[in-house]
Amino acid sequence: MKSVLIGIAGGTGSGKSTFTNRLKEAFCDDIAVIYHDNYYRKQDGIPFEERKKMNYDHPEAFETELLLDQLSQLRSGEGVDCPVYDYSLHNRSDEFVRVEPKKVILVEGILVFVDERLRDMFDIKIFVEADADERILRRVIRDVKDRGRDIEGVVEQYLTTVKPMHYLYVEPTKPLADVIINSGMNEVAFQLMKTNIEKMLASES
Ligand SMILES: Nc1ncnc2c1ncn2[C@@H]1O[C@H](COP(=O)(O)OP(=O)(O)O)[C@@H](O)[C@H]1O
Ligand SMILES: Nc1ccn([C@@H]2O[C@H](COP(=O)(O)O)[C@@H](O)[C@H]2O)c(=O)n1
Repeated sequence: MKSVLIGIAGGTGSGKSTFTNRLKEAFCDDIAVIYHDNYYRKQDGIPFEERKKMNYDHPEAFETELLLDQLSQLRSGEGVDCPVYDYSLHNRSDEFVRVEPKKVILVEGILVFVDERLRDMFDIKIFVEADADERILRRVIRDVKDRGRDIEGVVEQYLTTVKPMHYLYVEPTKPLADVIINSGMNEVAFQLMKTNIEKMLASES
């Protein structure tokens, strides 16, 4: 079985997870999904107050080597134990999630097109686009509701690291994408990808 790897990048709050999760809901266990965020580096020796202030939007914040190894394993037909990240702790949890090899593997994250080795693994590269004001508004609501943050902290983090790193690292990868889609709720883009994945799953190779 030859796996097709699909990379889904875009700024924070653009709707990457929304788009990815809609595809996962449509195909359930027929496809695998990997979130780059789960590969944020382990920070066990660093106190919580320090972890809170770190730059999580720089490529070095991720253990991309581990992701590369695990994607290679999946492509060779082996299952992997993916790490699980805990945003409220700013650290990896002790949990792992078993991911089995599938014909179609989605890999989602703000910076998945930055590392050339990772970028070159993708058969299809999708960039989810949304205006910066909409992204930050969504992020404030999501981070307060789901990631254990307060509004002041989200705003400070956005201005000090998230925004500058977005323009330095995320936005320059947009032209490297095969397809740029306008929001994760885009029905046309969803149907096009769904049809394509159906064909991939039905093909013999
Ligand atoms: N087009 C949209 N309109 C309104 N809310 C949206 C839209 N896309 C995403 N959201 C919401 O915004 C938040 C961030 O979206 P998410 O998909 O998690 O973004 P990302 O994974 O790119 O950071 C989520 O709460 C999601 O439900
Ligand atoms: N401890 C952490 C780790 C990451 N973040 C932020 O998550 C963003 C990426 O996730 P999206 O779902 O928004 O794409 C990224 O911008 C990091 O700033 C965090 O806040 N805390």
